[in-house]
Amino acid sequence: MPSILSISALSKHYKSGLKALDGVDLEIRRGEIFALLGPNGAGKTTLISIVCGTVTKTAGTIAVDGHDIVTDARAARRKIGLVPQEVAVDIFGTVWNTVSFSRGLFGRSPDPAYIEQLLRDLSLWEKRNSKIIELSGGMKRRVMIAKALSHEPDLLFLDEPTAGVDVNLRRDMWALVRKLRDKGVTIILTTHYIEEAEEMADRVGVIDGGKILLVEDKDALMRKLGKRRLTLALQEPMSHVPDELAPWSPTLENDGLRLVYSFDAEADDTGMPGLLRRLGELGIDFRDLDTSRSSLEDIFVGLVERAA
Ligand SMILES: Nc1ncnc2c1ncn2[C@@H]1O[C@H](COP(=O)(O)OP(=O)(O)OP(=O)(O)O)[C@@H](O)[C@H]1O
Repeated sequence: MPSILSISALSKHYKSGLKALDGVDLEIRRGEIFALLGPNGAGKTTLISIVCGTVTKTAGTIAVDGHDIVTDARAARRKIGLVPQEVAVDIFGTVWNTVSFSRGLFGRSPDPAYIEQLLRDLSLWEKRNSKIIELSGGMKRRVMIAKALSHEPDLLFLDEPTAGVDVNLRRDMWALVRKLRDKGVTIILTTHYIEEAEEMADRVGVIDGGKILLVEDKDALMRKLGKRRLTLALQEPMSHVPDELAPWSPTLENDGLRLVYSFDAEADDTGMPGLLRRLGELGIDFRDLDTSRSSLEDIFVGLVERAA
């Protein structure tokens, strides 16, 4: 199936001379949730802005569902919904009017039944006659999503969807994004919360310095680069790691009360059984033992550091 978004050799040089994007190639699959991760200034907003037509590119081509964003701009733009970070609407307008009006801006004929369903799906129906200014922060964000979906786009950009929102609202947003995906909307989200990408994304792209460092299936990425950590809570604190344990290069944490061993979860020999045996031989007792997977955050930090 052809990609919903196809970006080829995209570059952007701002007038200041800064290369915000440098030869970006990216294919977004229909129906996926794609998380674009990158540190501040990596080029995420520039990329989204070019696709949405608010910033002009220096070089490269972009097609949205087969429509070139320059030669077939209107058709391309109609396919896209953008939820910006900031609430950018007339705060004295009502929810209903704001969302319906936005649909008209894309040349779509009115469809009250569609708008009603949209507001119901976003738990905004009861508030349809409220002014935006009267809504809570979470509701305002949902209005921004309703507005972005008002013209029935196939591709939705969410720019930092949960920046500054509390844990409960974040979970609600995640559920909502999944529901949208289930309805067939392709979603590209940028986020600083790696946990968010870990939780939601089907695929992950890492961008830094205007270049795509990696695009990979999230699960495969975590399997490939992920390490596991074995943590042992010791009965007695240790002042240093005994020489006998050097082959495993464990580290001490928590004032010597925790012994931590990192290993490759995919390896045939993880080294863990041998380490536990050796500890027994040395009479080192532990109260508890725990293994955990390294997070996408560890992987991300490692990648960006290596690129630097
Ligand atoms: N209008 C502009 N003129 C000149 N430089 C710009 C302009 N907009 C962005 N930049 C620069 O381009 C680079 C990429 O910025 P961009 O906003 O795309 O990054 P970002 O990944 O979205 O960062 P953040 O996570 O902080 O939002 C930065 O160095 C930024 O300072």
